[in-house]
Amino acid sequence: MNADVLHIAVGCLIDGYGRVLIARRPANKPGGGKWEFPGGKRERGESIEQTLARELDEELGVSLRATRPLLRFHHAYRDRTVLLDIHCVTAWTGEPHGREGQPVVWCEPDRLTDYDLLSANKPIVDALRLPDAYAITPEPGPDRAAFLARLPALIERGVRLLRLRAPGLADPVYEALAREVAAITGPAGVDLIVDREAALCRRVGAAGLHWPAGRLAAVASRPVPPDQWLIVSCHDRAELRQAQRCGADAAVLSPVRATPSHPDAGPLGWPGFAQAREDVALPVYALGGVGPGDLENAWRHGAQGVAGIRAFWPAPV
Ligand SMILES: Nc1nc2c([nH]c(=O)n2[C@H]2C[C@H](O)[C@@H](COP(=O)(O)OP(=O)(O)OP(=O)(O)O)O2)c(=O)[nH]1
Ligand SMILES: [Mg+2]
Repeated sequence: MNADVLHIAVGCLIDGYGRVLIARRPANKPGGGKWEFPGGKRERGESIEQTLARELDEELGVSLRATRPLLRFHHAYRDRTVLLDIHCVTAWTGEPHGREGQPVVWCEPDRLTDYDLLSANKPIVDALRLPDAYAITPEPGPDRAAFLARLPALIERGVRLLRLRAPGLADPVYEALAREVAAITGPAGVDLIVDREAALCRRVGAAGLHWPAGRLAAVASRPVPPDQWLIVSCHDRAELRQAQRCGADAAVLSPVRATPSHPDAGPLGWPGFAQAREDVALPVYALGGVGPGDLENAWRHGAQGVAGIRAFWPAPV
């Protein structure tokens, strides 16, 4: 690694209510007064896990018990470049407190945007707000009522992010169906992600827009406002980089494995997935022949989580 780059271990402590701990940086440090996730610089001879454990002991007085990787990316500040190596911390001993006198707050992920966080942290906030599964619908088929009747089972199974994918439907038919789906997912707290034109998202009350990387390349700027998700389908590193440049919030990278729906696409495999998403400052879901059983493996290869159709969609009753 370049010696001028500061390698930083960052820990996102997550409590039993799903809240995340943030701390206020002391006024005399770079970014003083801004909020951050606890952590600090790797010292010579340390592994990044050792740095994380040391920093969280020094800054919060806790001992780590369970961690997993969340995101890893470079960020260039005016006077320094950091490599942020961010981990979720889900178990620890000790009561976290600001051991260096810094204020600490437990915050719901959706409220993190209320705080003035360090400017590199936007992708971290997105990764904390997004769930670890992104379900995608199969083609709805002619029986719309039967299709809608399957949604409650999906919600019951804990799906919180759902893309309505229906390439076979004409635009007005898609829009009408999206309204009906939103009427079910919205009250259940599920974020519905729609395809097609950006304005449709607001019209139907969806939470965000899903576009292929190629479509995003054709517009000058991010097609939706900051309060709507923009998730982009990518197949390689160049598309992921481009999605990041165009202001996407998250991406889907496929295919990890060969699938019946895309038999001709060469699978990336997990090492190929990890390589393509490396240093992309976006949460990236793994798609293609994967399901909830692959989650731990997906995390180890740099994924936000898993996406899919078959693995999530309940079988017809
Ligand atoms: N801990 C932490 N650092 C972050 C975050 N986001 C972000 O850009 N950084 C940057 C800011 C700093 O340039 C660097 C962390 O360095 P630091 O000065 O806090 O390091 P440290 O805790 O070892 O502090 P010190 O002993 O040098 O005083 O990483 C974040 O969420 N948490
Ligand atoms: Mg620090």
